[in-house]
Amino acid sequence: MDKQKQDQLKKEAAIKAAAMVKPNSVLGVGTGSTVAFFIDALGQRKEKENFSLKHIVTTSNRSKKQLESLGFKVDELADIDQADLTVDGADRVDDNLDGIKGGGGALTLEKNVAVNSKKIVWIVDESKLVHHLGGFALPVEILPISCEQNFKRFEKEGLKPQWRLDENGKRYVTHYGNYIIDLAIDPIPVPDGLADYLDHTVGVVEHGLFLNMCDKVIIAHSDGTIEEKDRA
Ligand SMILES: O=C[C@H](O)[C@H](O)[C@H](O)COP(=O)(O)O
Repeated sequence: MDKQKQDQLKKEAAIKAAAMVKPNSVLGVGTGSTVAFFIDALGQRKEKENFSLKHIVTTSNRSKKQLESLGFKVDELADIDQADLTVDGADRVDDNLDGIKGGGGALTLEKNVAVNSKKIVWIVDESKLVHHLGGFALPVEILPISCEQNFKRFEKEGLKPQWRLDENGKRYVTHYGNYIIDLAIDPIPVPDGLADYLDHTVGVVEHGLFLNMCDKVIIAHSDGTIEEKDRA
């Protein structure tokens, strides 16, 4: 699919999700190119309907800046109890509505907002769909202090680690000053087993396996249909 077509699909899914946001609610806003379309659509609703929200929390400075440029006030996660709804993108979504996230490096804040949300909706174009998780390297945010040991540990485990690099070829540094190791395992044989292993590896801050979290996925298909899939 070419980029123009993919952007069109991302936009359609984003507009659908923006229509679901209830006025005066607490909204979590994710990160990424699909979410950027969602923020635009939210801005249009604000203009047309004079609609406002009780609180907005976001998962990156990129989304924060975009929201603020449209006149939304953005709060910190610590300032709210729970989001009523969080809308985010995803890098891959499987048949169970489990996903890989963190392609844009925002996984830690995204997971923190996600687990503090009553409802999570992901917006994707059809290219993100997989039957079984894989097809996209799994991001792992890692503390610099023990990152070399963890990199070697992942190599020994056959997890095919790769350092994420920035545009200057240096190690990518996250919002929290950590590194990202992308695990190029495809497919991921047992996602919950891998999530458990990473959850118990000292030095791993967070990983991009988002399992049993998403409630609904809005999928824009190239045939023009918009599908809504709910967790069973
Ligand atoms: O860290 C980034 C996030 O997990 C994004 O939501 C994910 O990478 C999808 O981004 P995009 O909508 O740009 O494909």
